[in-house]
Amino acid sequence: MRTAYSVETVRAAERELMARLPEGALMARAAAGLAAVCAELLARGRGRVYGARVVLLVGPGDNGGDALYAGARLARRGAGVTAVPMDPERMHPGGLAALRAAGGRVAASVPGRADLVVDGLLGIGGRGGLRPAAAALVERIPAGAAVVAVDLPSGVDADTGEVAGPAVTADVTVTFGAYKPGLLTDPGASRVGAVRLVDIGLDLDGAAVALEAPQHADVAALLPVPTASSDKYRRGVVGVVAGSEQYPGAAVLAVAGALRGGAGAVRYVGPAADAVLARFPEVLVGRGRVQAWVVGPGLGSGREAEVGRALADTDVPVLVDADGLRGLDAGVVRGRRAATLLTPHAGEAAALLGVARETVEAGRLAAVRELAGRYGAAVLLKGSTTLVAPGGGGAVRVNPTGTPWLATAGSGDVLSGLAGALLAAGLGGVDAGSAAAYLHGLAGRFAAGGAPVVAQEVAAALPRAWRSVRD
Ligand SMILES: NC(=O)C1=CN([C@@H]2O[C@H](COP(=O)(O)OP(=O)(O)OC[C@H]3O[C@@H](n4cnc5c(N)ncnc54)[C@H](O)[C@@H]3O)[C@@H](O)[C@H]2O)[C@@H](O)CC1
Ligand SMILES: Nc1ncnc2c1ncn2[C@@H]1O[C@H](COP(=O)(O)OP(=O)(O)O)[C@@H](O)[C@H]1O
Ligand SMILES: [K+]
Repeated sequence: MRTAYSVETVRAAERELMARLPEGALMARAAAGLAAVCAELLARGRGRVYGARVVLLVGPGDNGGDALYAGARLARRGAGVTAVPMDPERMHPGGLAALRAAGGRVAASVPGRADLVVDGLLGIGGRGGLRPAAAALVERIPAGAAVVAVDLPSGVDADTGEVAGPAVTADVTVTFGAYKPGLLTDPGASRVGAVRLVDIGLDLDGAAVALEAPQHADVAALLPVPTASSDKYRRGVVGVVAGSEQYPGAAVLAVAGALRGGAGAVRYVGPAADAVLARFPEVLVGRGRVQAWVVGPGLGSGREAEVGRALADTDVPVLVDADGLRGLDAGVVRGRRAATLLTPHAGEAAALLGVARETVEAGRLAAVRELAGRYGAAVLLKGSTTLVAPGGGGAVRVNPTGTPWLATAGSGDVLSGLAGALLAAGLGGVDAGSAAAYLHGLAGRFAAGGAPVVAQEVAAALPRAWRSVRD
């Protein structure tokens, strides 16, 4: 798991460490790590550090201090380093002295050309959108310069990934001590480029994890694999209540996801049985015993009774998606004993929360936490950097795989079938949702390969995703 911690947690760990170290030691570690990454980028881009034009955007706090000390290191290696302050009266004094002593200079405006720009405007102390003085510097970052963000791109909220107004878009973000949630969650995550974590000695063992991103091994450990004693019932039968005369394809795609999700059998309930059987003769049709229900994809309107019937089966895990989410009763969901997993996209989440879609998209972490709290259920919020929040509070999972090519009709139906199969195999709501999002994202990448992809191809690529995770 790649784990991210809140600013409050990081600050507490920093205080504890600083109390045991000589003054300035932590910043020296941070600056050394930052300078090393900058030097590596310059060496890769132009062969050497000597003679490179480096511009430091310097904020009033310690983030600016890191940039100044790193700039001093680069200046000692022969780079021409220019610091441009957000506020000339407020620059880290030690950092400024170090830069000057190394031959660096201070300028009032951003030079028109640079090989490398170091964004040291705001770090974890940044609040709200960039103020005009900071925004004006960001706007003048010269085209063609590599941009390295110090700790996080300025303008991105460290705890939430929210971006209010202008923000830096980095090629590389050098972050200190621990990942912050905003580096892994969109819209912030799209601004960070490659993230390099510099160890400054923080001890976060036992600290509360705010956000975690599963990796191959975490997902491999969750995926059910049949053994000699398995039979189709033990592997899990997933019931799919999906599709309508208007949207028969949703049923086919949800079933495709469920079959590729390792279900022992898939049972289909609804008016699209002919379409489902034509494509998948393996499917059982009609009600019967299942180990999990998937309800909602392509149901259309007026099918609330069928959603209610699945939810009333309180001992069987239920995934509710798409049309099944309309008017979903929080009391009913809260009263269930088995896992419930809700899988809205931003529009559906907005309808459940009674806010605008833009509000959900701008504050994805807050939205998914709020929904999970209200419904007391696991909630998977689809979209770029899909999030999965547990009903009882605690660490949210963020999906690191995926591609914008997945934004295609029906790909969400494949995801719900897949997650339903994992619920039927016995995974909890958060595990089923996050493992499904991971596989679905990989399958999307494999199927797309840089070109448009359709939902059926995502389902067809799931075995390859599964194998790549288990390798
Ligand atoms: N605390 C520590 O032990 C360490 C901190 N380090 C660095 O220190 C940073 C945190 O430093 P600070 O706490 O000084 O905070 P920052 O340097 O992130 O920013 C705080 C300053 O920015 C101003 N500011 C806040 N929001 C603004 C906005 N929207 N527009 C314009 N100005 C704004 C504030 O008035 C304040 O003066 C970390 O991100 C990291 O880069 C590292 O040196 C490692 C060690
Ligand atoms: N910009 C994006 N980047 C990455 N993945 C995305 C993006 N937009 C949508 N997706 C993914 O595509 C799928 C679309 O699902 P959904 O919105 O339910 O579509 P549908 O209802 O047509 O199946 C989800 O898995 C979602 O996470
Ligand atoms: K920064």
